[in-house]
Parts: sequence; C-alpha cells; structure tokens
Amino acid sequence: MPVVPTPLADCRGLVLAEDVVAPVSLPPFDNSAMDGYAVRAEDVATAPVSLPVADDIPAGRTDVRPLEPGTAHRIMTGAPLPPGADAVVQVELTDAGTGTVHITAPVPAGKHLRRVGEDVRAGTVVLRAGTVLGPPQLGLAAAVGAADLPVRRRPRVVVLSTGSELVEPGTPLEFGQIYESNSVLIAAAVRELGGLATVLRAVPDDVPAFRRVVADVDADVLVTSGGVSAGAYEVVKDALTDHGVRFVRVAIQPGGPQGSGTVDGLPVIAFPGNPVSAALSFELFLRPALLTAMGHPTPDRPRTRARVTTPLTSPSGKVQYRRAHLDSGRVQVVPVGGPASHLLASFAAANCLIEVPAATTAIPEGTEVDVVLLT
Ligand SMILES: Nc1nc2c(c(=O)[nH]1)N[C@H]1C(S)=C(S)[C@@H](COP(=O)(O)OP(=O)(O)OC[C@H]3O[C@@H](n4cnc5c(N)ncnc54)[C@H](O)[C@@H]3O)O[C@H]1N2
Ligand code: MOO
Repeated sequence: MPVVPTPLADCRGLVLAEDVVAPVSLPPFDNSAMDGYAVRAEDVATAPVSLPVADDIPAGRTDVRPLEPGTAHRIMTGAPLPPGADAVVQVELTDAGTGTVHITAPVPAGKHLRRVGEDVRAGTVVLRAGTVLGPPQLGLAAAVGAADLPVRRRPRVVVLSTGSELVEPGTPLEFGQIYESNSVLIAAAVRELGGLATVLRAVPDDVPAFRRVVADVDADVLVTSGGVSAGAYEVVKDALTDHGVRFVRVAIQPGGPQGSGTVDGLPVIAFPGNPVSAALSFELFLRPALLTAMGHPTPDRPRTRARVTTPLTSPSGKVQYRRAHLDSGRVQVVPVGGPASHLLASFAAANCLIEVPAATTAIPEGTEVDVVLLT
C-alpha cells in the first residue's frame, strides 16, 4: 500500500511508515504538577509562614512574571512556573489565601515541578516506522503537535458472493434458499484489520452476469466466494479460468478449492462458498496478505500449544483446522463441533483453531497440539 499523510482520527490500527520526530519537548516548559503556590523553597523552610501572593497563574497564561524573593504566586496544575520559583506548595498545605497565603509546612526544592523535556526531548524519535498506531501512540502524536501521520493507506477490498440460492438477510426465505452470510463475515474481518470493505449484491450462478460485475470493480483486491469446486454451475471458476485466475486445490481442510490471479489488472482471490471454508480462507490467505500490504510487523496470528481434551481424527495429506476453545490459562483446548465446513455456529463459538499437520491422522486425548489464536 502506498504511504499517505492521514489525519490522526483516521489512523487507528494503521502502520506508521516513517519515524516521527518530536518538534517540541514534552512538557514544553517547566510547569506545576499541583494546584497551589509557586515559591522559593528557602522562603518556606521555616513554615508555618505567611507570604504575600504577588500573582495568579492559571493554566494557559503565556506572560508569566518572575517570582520575587519572599513572595508566592498562586499557580494551577499545568501552568508555567515563574522564573525564580523552585517548588510548589499544594493548596491543601495552605489556607488558600489570595492576598496573603499561610503555608503550614515546608517543601523541598523541586517539589511538584514538571520539568521541560522530562517526557520527550525535542528532536528525538517518539514513534518508530512500523509502529501499529493505537490510542496511546495517537495521543502521543497529537501531544507533540502532529495533525497527520504518514501511514500505509487502507486496502480497498470488494467482496462478491455468488450463488443462485442466496438471499439477503431480512427478507423471507423460500425452500431451497439460504441467507447470504459470507460477505458479511469477510467484510467484517477486513474492517477489523483496518481495510475498507465494499460488499456487492450477490450474483446468481450466471457467467455473463458475474463477468459484468467483475468488469466494473475498482479495488485493491476482489474477493469472491462460492463457485470454485467441481460441480456444473461453478460461476467463478467458469468465468475466470483462462482469464487470469488459476484454480487449485490446497491441501487444507476446510478450504480446499481456491483461486487467485489478476483479471485485467484487478487482483482477485476466489474463496470456496462453504461459510467456514470462506472464513478460514480469509484467515490463512487474505488476512496475512492485507496486513503485510499495510506494513504490519507481525501479520500472523499468535500461536501457542495446549492439550486437547478429546481425541481427533484428520484426513491424511491435508492440514486440518479444527474450531476450538482455548481456556484463559492456555492449558487446555476443547474442540468445538466437527470439521465440516458448513458448521458456522461452531466457528462463532470458537476462539482458536487447532492445526493438525498433514501427516497426522489421529490425535489421542491429552496430546499437546498447535493452536492458532483468533482473538
Ligand atoms: N464433487 C465435489 N463436490 C465438492 C467438492 C469436491 O471436491 N468435489 N468440494 C467441496 C468443498 S471442500 C467445498 S469447500 C465446496 C466449495 O464449493 P464452491 O466454492 O463451489 O461453493 P458453492 O458450491 O457455491 O457453495 C458451497 C456451500 O456454501 C454455501 N454458500 C455459498 N456461498 C454462500 C454465502 N455467500 N453465504 C452462505 N452460504 C454460502 C452454498 O449454499 C453451499 O451449501 O464444494 C464441495 N463440493
Ligand atoms: O474444503 Mo471444503 O472447504 O472442506 O468444505
């Protein structure tokens, strides 16, 4: 993705493309950490003592006068420290007087002061290229005065489901029809990682109609679902084979049938239609690709190992991904539902996937397995 200056409000979750150097120090000036009185520590060393209040310094004042010996300035948190003052007495240790202040206890020099540059020194790097911008990083960028940041822009992903049986949620179903859910899942997953998703109306299994829709797509990548396997009405496969997209079988379960390529300059990735197959395809292929394009330092999901609570079987020669739930201590992993790719409810109940290697066909209960964390 190209680097573009982006307003802070649009940067959350994006990746910084260049180092950010602070043009100002934080704090930018010596200031008070407490509401109270700016004093010279030696003037209050014999407290209790009363001092005339020579000035009042609310936060935001830009014309601060020096503190004369034997006087105090009333000062608020964040207000600039007057030259000559070397400590602040918090208001609780005084009678809060405005003409004269009675100070009940001494304070050492340096008390309740926040020094210029204590947090950030002007000219130093505050955020490194490659940083994923979350709330604290964006707050820091604003604190040093940045209005926008150089980030890799969000990939624009168009999502297109295919299938004559598909009906939009919210409308009545006839026998033989199902609600279209893949585009909702894929678009949400794209947005969750910071991409821009546009969902097109699902197209029926009609090759000319599908080709017309594809020809109008303007995106960084088009994601289709359905119509890639072995049947008689494989609209995506029929329309895009020999038009830049290669259809293969990947040795994974679910999610075996896959297509990818470029159609008239448009990158296309074609996922199988079964809901869990489509979701898993996103996890394995598109998610890391999008995160890499966005410059993420760690595009892969975190992994761990845990003991599986039930025996599992897996087809020979395929890496199997099983929906599962990992306990909060990450010790035990409980398979949720079976391996079949139409079982979406078990995907929704899972927080991880168990990855079963291609050569493994049986896993006894209690075996330590590889776990891919989804949350
Ligand atoms: N003879 C064979 N049949 C199948 C094979 C095979 O190798 N030989 N592979 C199976 C596998 S594995 C998968 S995965 C699916 C992939 O099929 P398609 O990509 O062609 O998907 P469809 O047939 O269009 O749909 C499959 C299934 O998913 C439902 N679906 C499709 N799109 C959506 C959507 N947007 N929202 C919700 N549900 C959707 C669809 O109704 C089907 O039930 O092929 C197997 N068959
Ligand atoms: O590969 Mo299909 O995705 O098992 O159901």
